[in-house]
Amino acid sequence: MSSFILGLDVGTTSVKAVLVESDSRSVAATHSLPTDSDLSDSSGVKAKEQDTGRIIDSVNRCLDALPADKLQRVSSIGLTGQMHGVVFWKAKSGCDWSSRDFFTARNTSQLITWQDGRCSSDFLSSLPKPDSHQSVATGFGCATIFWYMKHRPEFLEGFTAAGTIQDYVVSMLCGLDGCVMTPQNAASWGFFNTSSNRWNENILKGASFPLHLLPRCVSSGSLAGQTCSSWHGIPAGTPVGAALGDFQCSVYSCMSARTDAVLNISTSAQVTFTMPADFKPPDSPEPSSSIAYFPYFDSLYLAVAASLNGGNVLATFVEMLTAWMRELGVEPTDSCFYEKLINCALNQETSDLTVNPTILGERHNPLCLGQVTNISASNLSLGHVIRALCRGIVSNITSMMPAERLQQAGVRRIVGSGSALARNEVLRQEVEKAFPQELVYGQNADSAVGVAMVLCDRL
Ligand SMILES: Nc1ncnc2c1ncn2[C@@H]1O[C@H](COP(=O)(O)OP(=O)(O)O)[C@@H](O)[C@H]1O
Ligand SMILES: O=C(CO)[C@@H](O)[C@H](O)[C@H](O)[C@H](O)COP(=O)(O)O
Repeated sequence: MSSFILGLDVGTTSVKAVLVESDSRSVAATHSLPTDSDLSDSSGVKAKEQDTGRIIDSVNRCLDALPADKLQRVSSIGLTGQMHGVVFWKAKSGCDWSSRDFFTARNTSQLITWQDGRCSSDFLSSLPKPDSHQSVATGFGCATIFWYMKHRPEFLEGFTAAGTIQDYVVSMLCGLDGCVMTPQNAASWGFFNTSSNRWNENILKGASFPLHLLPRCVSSGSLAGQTCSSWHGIPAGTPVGAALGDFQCSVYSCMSARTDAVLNISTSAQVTFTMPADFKPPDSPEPSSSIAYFPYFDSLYLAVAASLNGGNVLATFVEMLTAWMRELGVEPTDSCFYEKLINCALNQETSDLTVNPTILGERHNPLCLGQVTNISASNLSLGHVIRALCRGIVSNITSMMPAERLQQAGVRRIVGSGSALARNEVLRQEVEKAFPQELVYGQNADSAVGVAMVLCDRL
């Protein structure tokens, strides 16, 4: 009887679960659900938080939708998800297993996500200099913890462990005392040296940082433990991989040659390619560079232009339209908004309207917010606006990772992944116009498949 590997991606917008058949490496079942977990920012500090309880409820509903007979034959579990963010919990009591076959969140904070904007440039420059090639930006776990130390120290006192949302799930599944984290996620928190794979403990200690909240680092592709209880029919004692980063997993799912680059558009967007095996990152951060170097597997690095403005820009546009309609007394039925908007833009092949869609700024240029220019009386239709928005999202990515940079790196082909790209033909058309390289769309190109493949290959 064949066995299956469960891959689970706890994304910013949705949770995706796949079952990969171990021998054939084929996808046997898949399900995805929006988490609807965004919390509105009532604090006025540009907070971007998500409801941890709702995220875990979505994980539970997503797993319930997978075939029960296959879940019983899961031989290992891999977790991936949104990087950079931080959730706090009380070790040993961070969840409730009283429903027996699944857990719900308990005694946790909300998830402060990578989109969080509470750390201003002034605040970030007041932090100690990291011993790392990576700079620290708002929305990075360590920066968020520093922010709480300064503004709400009593908040931190209530918790004994912290991690990304995918680390939290791993920790609860395995009943761990604390949190384990791979370098892929640790690098996304800042104050982590990827050459030594160690936190900057001395620097952090010198700044009175609560060191007990730093997860224990284990290598990418290793196990975190075994499930401490039966979970949606998956037997207790099933091995669980330490959680991985979602962009590394999307790369793993679809990069078949060193001459491939991967363009992923989901809530955010990234273009990435593998650096040569002998690449060593610079000694110190380059905060003004739009390209960062993130650990992949073993000692390999990925060069990545990680844009904060991907599918979320379109989602914000849909939310804005919905809010305007309500203000005008029309109750919108949101379900087919995307389809209609995409169709409008498919009928408008070009537009002279220009949208720079950086509504969240970018890490290398946080103050450069969105702009609409070249507005005329004849380019105001929804078709023009959506066409210009999609072109703007893609132009922003290519400005961060120019086609020539890809050429210099020997990239010959771009593999497209991510559901915002898969579901939006206008975005795909704009991508095809923007890159001179051949463009292919990866089959099963997503992070949930990627993390399952990692377990298949490495455990
Ligand atoms: N019905 C739809 N049609 C086309 N695009 C959509 C639709 N619904 C959501 N999207 C896009 O997909 C994005 C979310 O993609 P998803 O892969 O679920 O994100 P994540 O992996 O970050 O959780 C949204 O920001 C939005 O741009
Ligand atoms: O910011 C980076 C890397 O620095 C992103 O690429 C990273 O994948 C983060 O996890 C994303 O921003 C969140 O991923 P997603 O939910 O948009 O798929």
